[in-house]
Amino acid sequence: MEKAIIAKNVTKKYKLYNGTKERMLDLLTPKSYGKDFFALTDVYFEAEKGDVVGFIGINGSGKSTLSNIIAGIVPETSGSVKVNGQTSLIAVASGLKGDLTGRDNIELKCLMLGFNKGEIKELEPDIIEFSELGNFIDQPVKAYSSGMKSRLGFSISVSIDPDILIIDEALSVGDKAFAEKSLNKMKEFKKKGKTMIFVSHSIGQMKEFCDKILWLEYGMVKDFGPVEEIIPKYEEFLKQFKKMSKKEREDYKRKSIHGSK
Ligand SMILES: Nc1ncnc2c1ncn2[C@@H]1O[C@H](COP(=O)(O)OP(=O)(O)OP(=O)(O)O)[C@@H](O)[C@H]1O
Repeated sequence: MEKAIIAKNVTKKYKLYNGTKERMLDLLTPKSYGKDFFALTDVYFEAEKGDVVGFIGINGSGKSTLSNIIAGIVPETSGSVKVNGQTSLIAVASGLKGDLTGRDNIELKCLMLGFNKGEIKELEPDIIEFSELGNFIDQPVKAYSSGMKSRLGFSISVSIDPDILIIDEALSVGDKAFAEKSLNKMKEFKKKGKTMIFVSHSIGQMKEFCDKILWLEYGMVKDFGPVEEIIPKYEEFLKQFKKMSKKEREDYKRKSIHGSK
């Protein structure tokens, strides 16, 4: 089987500052101020061509950070991510430029992906139609609601027909009808044998779409395997986690990251 994504020992370190003054001082004397924070630690997983891999985990577990690294938007601190093909990320804040209109954003994103003007003119009507934005397509994106931005991002990403589609929570902000249309589009992608990364808090959507699940917890891999094996374990974990008091959650977190950097 041909590999589409190979992630090995992926670590992402951020610096957390105690206020603006500390941040400024760190700019002047790098590495002297701020506290290291590991959003991802030694994360590994592989996707074969045609796999749909779901990323699950509680808030702040590192799903978006990993998606952004795979999409090439954020660099990893160490480790490596090999991606075989062109990726396209759809996220609620998916790099749209607020001062540009929807139409200009379509052109910009397509140009950045290497399409020429003629190809863009051909793609544009489909993108606009799928987005259902109507006249708003000629308004600046900063005037859009988060659902409208997500529609535009989704429409661009699916229309350019990437090899690897990364969908990060983009379906959670739109209305139900658009989400359904988008899910159908994703089913078409799956049928075509495209590789997809799907980030969602919806267990139902995970079960419906994914072949494999990467379960992240506090930036580390808790489990990785077939959807039918991982989802029941995650559901059981969520049940227990919801019952925990604040202190029990803190103890659990401390125990989970004990031994990591
Ligand atoms: N630019 C940044 N600077 C500092 N910390 C960051 C930055 N981006 C993300 N983080 C931290 O990294 C951790 C992982 O964030 P991430 O958004 O990847 O989690 P997530 O699993 O996608 O969360 P959610 O389910 O809430 O969307 C969080 O603690 C977050 O605060």
